[in-house]
Amino acid sequence: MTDSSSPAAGRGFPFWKGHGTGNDFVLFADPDGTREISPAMTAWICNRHRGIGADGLIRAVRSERLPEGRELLSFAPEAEWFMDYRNADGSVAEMCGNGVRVFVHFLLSIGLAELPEGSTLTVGTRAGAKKVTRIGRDYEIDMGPWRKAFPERASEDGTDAHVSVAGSEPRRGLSIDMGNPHTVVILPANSSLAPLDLAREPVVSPQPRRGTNVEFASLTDESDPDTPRVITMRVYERSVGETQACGTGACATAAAVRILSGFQDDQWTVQMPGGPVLVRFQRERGMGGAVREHVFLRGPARMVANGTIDPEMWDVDDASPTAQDLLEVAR
Ligand SMILES: N[C@@H](CCC[C@H](N)C(=O)O)C(=O)O
Repeated sequence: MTDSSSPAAGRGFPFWKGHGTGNDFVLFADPDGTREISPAMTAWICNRHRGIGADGLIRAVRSERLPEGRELLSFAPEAEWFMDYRNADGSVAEMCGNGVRVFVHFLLSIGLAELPEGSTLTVGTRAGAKKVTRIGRDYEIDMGPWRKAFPERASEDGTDAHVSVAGSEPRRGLSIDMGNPHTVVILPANSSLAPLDLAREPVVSPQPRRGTNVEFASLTDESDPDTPRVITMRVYERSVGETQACGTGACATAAAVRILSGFQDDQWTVQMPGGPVLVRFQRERGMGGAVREHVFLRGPARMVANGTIDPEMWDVDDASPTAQDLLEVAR
């Protein structure tokens, strides 16, 4: 087992890089929770020009070492490890679907957990405990129940928001809560998503208080009747920008398509620029006996590299950054 909490060389600090369908993360192990990373440092690490480059930063910490982890342990005592997730701009996010798969793969890769084929590991997140099952080279996560974020706002067609992207008329969207917020815009079937300009953040109205991830999706009719229907999707992630894939976004999109398209299928393929994931819906009995519909997300996770963060980089908070550095961090 790697003693990954101790600096590898001097004050350098070991990190790993991994991705799930092209949604990429810098990961590091901090079992005892002694390496809190500031928002500025996170933004620096995730910066693609001046840092390592990633859509998010993931810290693996024992649940018992974080207040939110201790709370979670009272109803999920098996959740030994907590995924402390930060977006590329340094903000904290409640949940990351691709991140959970990569997080578990990371724990296995560095020997902090074991997960034989077909078995399940529970991990802590700010959106609750998530059960992850290993299936070949894939991981499937029980993401828990999805819900409409603003049912009281629904208009006749079922949508509850307007979304504008640069240079186009506002389109109608549906807000879905997957533990983190999403607004899904469904375009007509077989639409090309390529012309959408996602270089700038889409404007969502009413503006969600905590911000939102925005997905654009289109149902394709190329599906073979024996395989799940295919939805194509692009995403603009809150506090990041356009990414190659978003796991919670894929789940929110499948839920929205199911509501708005009239197709009640329980299984869907969501095809994103970084690759496909499988989303399925299953009714589960909760602790109080109530039956709720859970979403399951299945896809790959890969480790790419590991290395050491230079102490010079680590001291970034004390280093009086230049105006140019601050501009880069803000991006
Ligand atoms: N890429 C993630 C979502 C990461 C968090 C998101 N940007 C947010 O702020 O909610 C995924 O795979 O779910």
